[in-house]
Amino acid sequence: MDASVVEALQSPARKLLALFVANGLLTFAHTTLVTILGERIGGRLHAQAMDALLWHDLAFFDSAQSGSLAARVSTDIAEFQLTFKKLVTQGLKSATLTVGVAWQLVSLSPQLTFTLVSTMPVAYVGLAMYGRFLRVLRKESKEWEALATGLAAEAIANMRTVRALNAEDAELALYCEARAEQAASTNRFGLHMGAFRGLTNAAIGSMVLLVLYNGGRLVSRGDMSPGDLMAFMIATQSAQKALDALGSLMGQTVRARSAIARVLDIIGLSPAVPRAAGVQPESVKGHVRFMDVDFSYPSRPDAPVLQHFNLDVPAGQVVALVGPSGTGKSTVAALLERFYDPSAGEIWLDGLPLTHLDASWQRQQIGYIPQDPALFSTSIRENLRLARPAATDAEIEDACRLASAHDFISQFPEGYGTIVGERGALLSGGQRQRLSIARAILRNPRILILDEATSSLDAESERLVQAALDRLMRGRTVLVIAHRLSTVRNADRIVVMGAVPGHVVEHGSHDELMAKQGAYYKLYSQASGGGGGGGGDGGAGELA
Ligand SMILES: Nc1ncnc2c1ncn2[C@@H]1O[C@H](COP(=O)(O)OP(=O)(O)OP(=O)(O)O)[C@@H](O)[C@H]1O
Repeated sequence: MDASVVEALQSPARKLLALFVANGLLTFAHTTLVTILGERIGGRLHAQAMDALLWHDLAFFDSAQSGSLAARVSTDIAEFQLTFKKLVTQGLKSATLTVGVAWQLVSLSPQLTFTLVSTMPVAYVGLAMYGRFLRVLRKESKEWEALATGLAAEAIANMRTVRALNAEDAELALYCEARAEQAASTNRFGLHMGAFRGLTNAAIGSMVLLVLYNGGRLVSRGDMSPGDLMAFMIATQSAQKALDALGSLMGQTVRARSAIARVLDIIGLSPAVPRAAGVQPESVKGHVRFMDVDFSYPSRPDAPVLQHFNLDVPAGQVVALVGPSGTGKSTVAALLERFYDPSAGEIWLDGLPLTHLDASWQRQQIGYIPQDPALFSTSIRENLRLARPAATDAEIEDACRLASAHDFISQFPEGYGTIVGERGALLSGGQRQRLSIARAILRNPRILILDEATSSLDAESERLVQAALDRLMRGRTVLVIAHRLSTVRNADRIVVMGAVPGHVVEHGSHDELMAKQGAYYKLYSQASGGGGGGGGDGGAGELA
């Protein structure tokens, strides 16, 4: 090539190269920034939603659909993030183009531009109303989606029960039914989404036609040159393309808005038991009183569980709640843990109503050993440390020795580092219960709630767990909820609950109640196989 031509080309080529490099750098910066911003917003939403869920009322989780909540929040935030990124990239581009073209239109013919713009509010109002309807449809479709996911999650989590009951087909039928409803409602949404986009296009097309009609009249009157009308029409076409892109983005924002609305609903949840509110007394003795307490579960407000329920557990005493199944024994424990608040009456701790106390502080004073203790799928050590995050390895080991758990833990190749599986599935019932006792020991609470703590254990495990419990109970206020009367004989007082909701049939020590030959005597006789004698060994029979 001729040197002069090369020289002439060098300068523009350099400028072009600089432009390309600048373009590349800007694209890189833009993409990276949008990703970082999207992730930052997503991260904050995830944390806020999780925070709101972790502190929300237990009644909320009693509802059937709560199983798939976490998954739903995740999908909703992901949908919002995706649309957010698109809005920032494509939306900005289309909006800039629309503004540029609008400027061009005004300079070509303000009159025609006015005609074009004056039709917009009508189209906007119509489409906005349709958009609202679309959000309702989207919400409905998402609710079916959540139900179907919840059913699947529940079946998978309870696989053993499903297999043992041969319930595979029944579960599949339920799942398919929910999926069919979800597909039908998503199709309905798709149909209206199609109509929405079709209407948007038709509205824009009609606007162009109106411009052409009015422009023709201007040209025929000599108020506008044919060339300007042509230029105006071309600019209108560009505007149509830009608006079309914006319309499609609007469609996506409909989905994103309903997704973010669901997440914001969760973030905005306000628990009935407030967090970090109320007093934190310096010391606690452990005197518990239930006074005239009425309670029904929020999910079943018409079924009273406790009515005018009274219970006095002096500090350091062991009180056992016994009675047939479903009489509200575990509910008493749930109220003492302040999982729920009573609908009437008051519960006091050391003379202070629970509603005046900081709920977290109050729960710290209680060690709760449930029938089937929950473990998380992490190591034994981390599971125990949940009870007291500051506990050292040596303190954890000491607690396990006291809970008769150290020996079985030491036999695992990984020792305290052993991962216990989802919900502790890799451990036996007795092992899980001993870990639960170790948790209570680490927590060193003033009050203990033992909810059927030694049920469903074999004799050897029961002996170990009972020995650990006896050590733990010394010097504390203890509420024992028991089916098996053998475990409550030594309680300072036994409270017998009856079939009338929350009704205390009788109370007293084992010997007093046996001498009375009333409800307890009857239960005891049935449980120990009809012997009924006051000096019986307590048997291991069950009440219900
Ligand atoms: N989360 C809940 N939501 C709605 N109702 C509930 C809930 N938990 C328990 N109930 C109902 O409250 C009543 C009392 O139940 P609770 O578990 O307190 O009885 P219980 O005496 O401890 O029974 P069991 O000895 O069988 O464990 C029952 O009728 C039960 O169906």
